[in-house]
Amino acid sequence: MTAPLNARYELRTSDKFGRYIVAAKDLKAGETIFSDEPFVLGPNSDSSLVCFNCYLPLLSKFVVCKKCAVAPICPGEGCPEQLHKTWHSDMECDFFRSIKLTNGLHPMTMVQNVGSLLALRAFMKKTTDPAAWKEFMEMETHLEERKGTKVWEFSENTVKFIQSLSIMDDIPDSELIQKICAVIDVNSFEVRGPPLPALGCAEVLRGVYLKAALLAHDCVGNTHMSINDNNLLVCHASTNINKGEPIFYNYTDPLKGTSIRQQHLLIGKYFKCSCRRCADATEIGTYMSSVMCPECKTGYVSRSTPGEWTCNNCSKTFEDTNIGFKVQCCMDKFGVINKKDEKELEEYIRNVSLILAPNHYLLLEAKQRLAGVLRDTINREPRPTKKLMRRKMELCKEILPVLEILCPGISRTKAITLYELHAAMVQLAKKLFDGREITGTAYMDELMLAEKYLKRSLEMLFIEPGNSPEGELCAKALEEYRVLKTTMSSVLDAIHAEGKCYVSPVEANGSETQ
Ligand SMILES: C[S@@+](CC[C@H](N)C(=O)[O-])C[C@H]1O[C@@H](n2cnc3c(N)ncnc32)[C@H](O)[C@@H]1O
Repeated sequence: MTAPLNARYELRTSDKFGRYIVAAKDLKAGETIFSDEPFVLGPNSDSSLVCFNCYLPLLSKFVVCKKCAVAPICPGEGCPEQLHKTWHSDMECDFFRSIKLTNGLHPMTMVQNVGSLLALRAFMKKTTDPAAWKEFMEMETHLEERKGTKVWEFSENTVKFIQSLSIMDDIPDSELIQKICAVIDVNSFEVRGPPLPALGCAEVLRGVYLKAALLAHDCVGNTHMSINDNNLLVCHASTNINKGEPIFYNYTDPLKGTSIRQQHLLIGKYFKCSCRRCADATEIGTYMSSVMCPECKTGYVSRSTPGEWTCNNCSKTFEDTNIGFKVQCCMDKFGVINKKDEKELEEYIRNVSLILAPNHYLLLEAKQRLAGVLRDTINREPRPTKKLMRRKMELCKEILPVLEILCPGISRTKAITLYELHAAMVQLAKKLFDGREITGTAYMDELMLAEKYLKRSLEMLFIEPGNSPEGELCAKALEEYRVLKTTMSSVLDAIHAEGKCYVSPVEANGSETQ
C-alpha cells in the first residue's frame, strides 16, 4: 500500500513494521523531512506537579485558575509571557468548572492525578478535534500484549480518574481509556518542558506527534529530531536517504549495548529489534557489548549464539553466565561510583579496561562523564593544567569514531563532542604557545585542526532550535569561531612578520584526527 502524504515521504505498511514511512525522493543530510505540531502534550505518568497552563514545575506553591477554581497554575504573576502556548483551554476550563459545581471537583484531585492529565487531554480531543482523534486512535497500541501486565494495572488509576469525572455525560469504558494510555506509551516522544526562570529546572513532558509516530525504529537511525520551545517537532534527514528507503528514528539510546536496547524496545514498544546492528555480535565493528578475551588477552569476546560467546582472535568460546557475570560486576561498580569525581572515574576506566573491550558501552559512558567533569574543571580553574586538557582531548578522540559508526551524519552527541574536542585543543595550544613551548607554526597547525572540528560541530548545531541548550551552544560556538578566526589571523601575521611562509597540514594532507 502506498499513500502519498507529501512530496518528501510516503506511507507504507509491512508485516514487520506495521505502518512506516519511506523517502518519496532522494533526501540530503540536513534536509527537513517534515514538521509536526503535538496532537497532545503533557506531564509524564510519574511527573511532579506542573502548571496546567504552561507546564512550568510548581515546586511548592500554586494557585488555582480563577475561572474554574480547579486547575493548578503558576502563582504570583502567573505564567511567564514568553511561553506562548496556553494548555488549559477555555473548553477544559468550562468543563472543570461545571464538574466543580455538579460534583464538587476539588483542586487536590487534579494535583493527585497530574500523571493522568495527558490521557485526559487526549480524550477531550474526541470532541474538539475529531479528525486528529481518529488518527490518534489508529496508532499502534499493542493493547492485547498489555492486558494483565503491570502497565495495565498502573493505567487503571487513569481509568478510574477519568471515569470519575463523568465527562460531558460520556463515561468512557475502561478499555477506551486503556487504549489512550497505550497509544501514549507506544507513540509519544520525550519533550523538555519550559525551564523555571531563576532555577533552570524543567519537567520532562511527553508529546504525541501524529506524523513522527509513523517512523519505524532502527538502532542506527537516519533522522535527527528537534523540538523547539513552541513544542514544534522538526524531523531532518541525518544522512542522505535514497528514494524508497525507510525513514528511521532510533527509539533507544544508541550508546547502549544490544541487550539493553532490545530490552528497552521489548518492554516499552513491544517488539524485538532485528536491525543490522542487533543482528551483528560486533555491533557494526564497534564491539560495544564485547569483553577482553580472558584466554588470549588480546581478542574481543562477543555473543556468537544465544548462550555462547566467542573470541575473534583465538576462537575460544565461553558460557553466557561466565561473561555475563563479568559485565554485571562492571555495571554494579559503575552504579556505585561517584560519577562527578575525576579520580573515581579514572580508576573505574583503568580497572574495567582490563575486562571490557575498549568501546564497551560502560567504558564509553564513563569516558563521556569524565570528559564532562574535566570540561567543568578546566572552565572553573584559573590555571587548568595541560594534563587535564590533553586527557579531555584524548577522551573525545576515543568517543568520536564510535559515534561516527553508530550515529552517522548529523548527531547531537557528535556535535557536542566535536565542540568539546575543539575547545580543549584551542585551550591547550594557547597555553603551550604562551609558555613558548611551541612555535607560531605549530600553534597555527593546532588552531587549523580545531577550526575543522568546530566547523563540523557547527554544521550539525545549526539545525538545533535557537532557544534549546544545543541552540545556545551553537550561538556560543559561532562566537568562538569568530574569536578563533581573529586569533588565527594574528598568529599568521606574526609568522609572516618573521619572514616565514605557512602551509596548513590540514589542507595539505586532509588529515582530521591527528
Ligand atoms: C511509534 S509506532 C510506529 C507506527 C506503527 N508502525 C503504526 O502502524 O502505527 C511503534 C511500533 O511500530 C512497530 N515497529 C517500529 N519499528 C519496528 C521495528 N524495527 N521492528 C518491528 N516493529 C517495529 C512496533 O509495533 C512498535 O511498537
